Parts: sequence; structure tokens; C-alpha cells
Amino acid sequence: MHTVGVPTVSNPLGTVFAPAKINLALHVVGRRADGYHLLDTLVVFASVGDTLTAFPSSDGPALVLEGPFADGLSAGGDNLIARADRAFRARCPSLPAFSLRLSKQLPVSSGIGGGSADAAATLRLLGALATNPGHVDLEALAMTLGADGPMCLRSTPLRARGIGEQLQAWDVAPKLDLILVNPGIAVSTPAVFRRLAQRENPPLPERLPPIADSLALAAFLAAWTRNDLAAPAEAEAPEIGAAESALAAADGCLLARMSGSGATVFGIFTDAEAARRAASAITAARPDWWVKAATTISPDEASPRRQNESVGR
Ligand SMILES: C[C@](O)(CO)[C@H](O)COP(=O)(O)OP(=O)(O)OC[C@H]1O[C@@H](n2ccc(N)nc2=O)[C@H](O)[C@@H]1O
Ligand SMILES: Nc1ncnc2c1ncn2[C@@H]1O[C@H](COP(=O)(O)OP(=O)(O)OP(=O)(O)O)[C@@H](O)[C@H]1O
Repeated sequence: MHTVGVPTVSNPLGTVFAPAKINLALHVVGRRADGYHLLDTLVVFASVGDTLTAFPSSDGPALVLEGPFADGLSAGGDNLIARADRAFRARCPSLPAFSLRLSKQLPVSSGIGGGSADAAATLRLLGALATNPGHVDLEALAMTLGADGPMCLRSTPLRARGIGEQLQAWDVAPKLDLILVNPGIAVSTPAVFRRLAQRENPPLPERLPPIADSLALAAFLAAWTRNDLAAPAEAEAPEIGAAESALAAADGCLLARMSGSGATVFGIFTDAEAARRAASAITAARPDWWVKAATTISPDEASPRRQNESVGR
């Protein structure tokens, strides 16, 4: 795969949304012999994310990056989209060449899936465009591209254990009104894991209680769950604490917490209007931060759409 200009062919073949992943809770419960950490995490996906579109290409596979966070991200063979494309084609060699265009809306190295979401979206899109993808194990491929790969492939509310490969649907997740705030700092996931003081912590409660709405969820998360990577991430990037405090102090915020290995922080709000107001106020106070009001998405909203289907966003 190589970088080219904007594709001349205007008709897209299909498009897929790569939503931001949010770890509502992230417990580090152990460590494997290979150094990877065992997790117990509750995950939802948001209405903000990257968009990946496929165009026909007569010139071999190509990748074009655009959008607010495209700068500084390589479109070469190390991009997770290029890696996912190669991995898929190795198992499905008859797939025609596509030019892929990524609209990069999510900050890079920010704890909300970014690269894993793009890699998973690539697999979903290629799987939808291939005529015979039945023999390709997308979940196994996704894991080779990152521990967050399998959860991003599903992009539905879930609980993940192991290093992220043991997935259990969380069908009763309430719809949430959220704000995501990134204080403009890229945080390295390995660096945060390295700083962990305690690697064996209690897991989430074995059975999640019935949770009716945002209020009940926020109460449950606050009482029973944590993000064990928050302290090491904040030691790496103290601005995370400022972003969390800004969210927590906003009217209508039920819970503020860091996602993944940071530095993005999410706030759960009482309603969409409160979230919009708080997002405007935080943006006004900190124009240098990335601030987005969002909701959690339903399972079908991250499904690939072929050209003649509505993209819906
Ligand atoms: C922190 C989370 O975002 C929670 O969802 C993920 O566990 C990270 O997933 P990811 O970014 O896809 O991670 P990978 O690209 O597979 O791993 C990056 C690095 O993070 C560390 N890592 C990652 C996942 C994990 N369960 N244990 C780890 O120790 C390892 O040092 C690894 O080399
Ligand atoms: N398409 C891509 N989008 C974002 N990052 C990419 C991409 N391809 C490769 N990368 C690289 O992957 C690394 C991790 O970026 P990413 O945005 O996935 O981190 P993250 O948001 O912390 O993810 P996670 O929440 O899974 O830990 C960065 O070093 C980045 O350069």
C-alpha cells in the first residue's frame, strides 16, 4: 500500500464508521508471561469516530489520510489500516485493489481506540466488500493488530477479559449522553502500563447488576469500578487530571473518568442538553483541548454500508 493524492474515481464502493472506544471501567487484574496485562473492562462505543471509505483502484491498494488528526500520521505500510488490509488480503487474495480514504477525526494515541478502531473498520469494510469472506476469521485477525482489535471489531457494548480477546456482550447497556475531552497530549500505552505500581487488582463484580439508566450506571461505576491506568497515565501527563476536574465540575456531569491508557477523559451527563452546554463551556475555557459531545451508539450504527446504502452520518 502506498500514499497517493485524492482518488480521481468519485464513486465510493462502501464506507464504515470507526467509533471511539470508551473504557467505562478498566481493571488490571494480572500479567501474562509475555508481559501483556490481563484486564477486566466494560466498554461502549461513541457517536464520534473516524470514517473509512473504499474506492476502486486500478493502481493497486492505496491509503489517503484527511481530517483534523491526519497530520503526523503515516499513510505508509505501518499504518494500522495498511496492516489490516495486508492481513485480510493474505487470506483473501482474490479481493480487488481498493483505494482507502480515512477521515481521521479521533486524536492519535488517546485511549479511545483510534488505530485499533481503524484496523477493525478496515476488516469490517473488506469483509463486506469481499464476495467470499466466509473463511476469514476477522476476530483472530483483529487480535493480531492490537489487543483492542476484537472489541473494536464488534463496536457494541461489551465486557472484555484476558488481554481483550474474551468478549461478552453487554446487551442491557443504557444509552449515554457523553462528553469526550482530550487535553492535547498523546500518551504511549506501553509507557502507561510500565508505570503501573500494582498489577494484580480486584476484577469487576462477577455479575453486573441490572442498570436502568445513566444515573444508575454512574452510581455503579463510581461505587464498584475504577480505571487502574488513571494514576500511571496522570503521572505521565498531569493535564489528564485537569481535564477530568473540568468535566466533573460541569453541571449535569454524573461521572468523569479516563478511558483506556489516556489521555482522553469521558463524562457521563444527565441528558444531551447538559452535555452540549458543558461541552461549549469547556471549549470556551480551554480552546486548545479536543472536546466532543457524543452519545453511545447502537450495534447497527458501526456496520459497513455499501455504496447504494445510506451512510447515516
Ligand atoms: C488499554 C487498552 O486500550 C484497554 O482497552 C488496551 O488494552 C490497549 O490496546 P491496544 O492499544 O490495542 O494495545 P496493543 O497495541 O496490543 O499493545 C500496546 C502495548 O500496550 C501494552 N499492553 C496492551 C494491552 C494489554 N492487555 N496489556 C499490555 O501490557 C503492551 O506493552 C503492548 O506492547
Ligand atoms: N490509523 C491509525 N490511527 C491511529 N494511530 C495509528 C494508526 N495507524 C498506526 N497508528 C499508530 O498506533 C499507535 C497507537 O495509536 P492509537 O490512536 O490506536 O492509540 P490509543 O488511542 O491509545 O489506543 P488504545 O485506546 O487502543 O490504547 C500510535 O503510535 C499511532 O502512530
